[in-house]
Amino acid sequence: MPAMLTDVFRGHPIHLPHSHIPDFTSLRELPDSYKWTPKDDLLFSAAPSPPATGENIPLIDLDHPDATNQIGHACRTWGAFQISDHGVPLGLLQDIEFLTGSLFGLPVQRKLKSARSETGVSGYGVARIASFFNKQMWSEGFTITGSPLNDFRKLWPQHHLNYCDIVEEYEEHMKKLASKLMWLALNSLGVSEEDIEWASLSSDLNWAQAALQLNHYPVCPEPDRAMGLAAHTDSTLLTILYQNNTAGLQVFRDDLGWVTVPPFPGSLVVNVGDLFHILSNGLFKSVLHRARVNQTRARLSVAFLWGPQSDIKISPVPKLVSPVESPLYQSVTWKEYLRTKATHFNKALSMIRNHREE
Ligand SMILES: C=C1C[C@]23C[C@@]1(O)CC[C@H]2[C@@]12CCC[C@@](C)(C(=O)O1)[C@H]2[C@@H]3C(=O)O
Ligand SMILES: O=C(O)CCC(=O)C(=O)O
Ligand SMILES: [Fe+2]
Repeated sequence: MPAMLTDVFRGHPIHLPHSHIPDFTSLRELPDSYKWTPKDDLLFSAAPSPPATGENIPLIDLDHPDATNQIGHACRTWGAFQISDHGVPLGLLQDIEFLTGSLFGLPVQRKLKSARSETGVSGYGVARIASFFNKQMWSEGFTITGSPLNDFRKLWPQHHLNYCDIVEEYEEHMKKLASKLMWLALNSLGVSEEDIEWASLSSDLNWAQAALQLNHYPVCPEPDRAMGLAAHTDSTLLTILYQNNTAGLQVFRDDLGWVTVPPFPGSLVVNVGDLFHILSNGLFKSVLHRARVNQTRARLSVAFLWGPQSDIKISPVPKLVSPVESPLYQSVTWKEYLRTKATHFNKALSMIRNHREE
């Protein structure tokens, strides 16, 4: 039985100093502990944004004959793109949005019945990265790994089975889509199935696993001073993000600064995560991103965080490594990397980087 994501932090508790989640709707003013200044969000060195150029991550039609190249280009330049014509039914996107809204609309005391434990991955709580910041984030989250049945039964004693069906169907679609996107991106680099033995298509996607992260960014009295989700990269191979019709996601590019990703109805955002950056020997960027908040509209997002089974060693594809240089990164499992990231956050990638001699 392969090690599952659920066990990643067993024996490695993560203490979150700001684990308290208030009833956001009752706060008419932004408490001081939620007021971010630019220096509070500097763990990744993101310079101030130059004037906006209007450039944005590409929107790629997955049915377009040139989709492979467009995806490859987006992964190399932005580490992110949006997709349309992805084959995920609009009704299912609406269902997962409804589920997310309904979950976060429950009374705080009910949500706390399924609070995430210090050694667990699943459940309700603040983002895991909260421990690295002095200020609190204006958001609440719910992480699903494995079956949500036990948690959902506590949240919705009557309707939990319907909600479990939605999650199952959503994950099925996301799993197939994520694998398709990974191969399109790799194909753009001339890498195919024979080059990565653990990811062979014939193995029925059993080499992969995922977490579903539901996020809620409530209406905020002072959005310019608050932070929904602080700047981070995902530890995944790929993350597929659904956002409701409220903008808030921003991606960072060295030459452009923070760029807001506009929500297009029915489209999905795809982020390159740290493991795909490693696998591509640094050719694909793992995108630095964050979520801002809004004064008039609540924002919901659903992130499908996708990676390999916890014990698969990820290392740069040999074909992408120069014959005269060592690979850019040492090999690492997702489990090892998640633990490194949980302890060292923004330093995790450089800790497994092979430093080349000049
Ligand atoms: C598989 C995982 C990726 C994640 C940590 C986790 O164990 C489950 C939650 C994920 C999430 C979602 C919000 C942002 C993030 C950085 C966090 O704090 O929890 C990611 C983690 C990640 O990608 O490292
Ligand atoms: O809400 C968003 O747009 C971003 C969410 C995110 O980055 C995550 O869940 O990892
Ligand atoms: Fe993220």
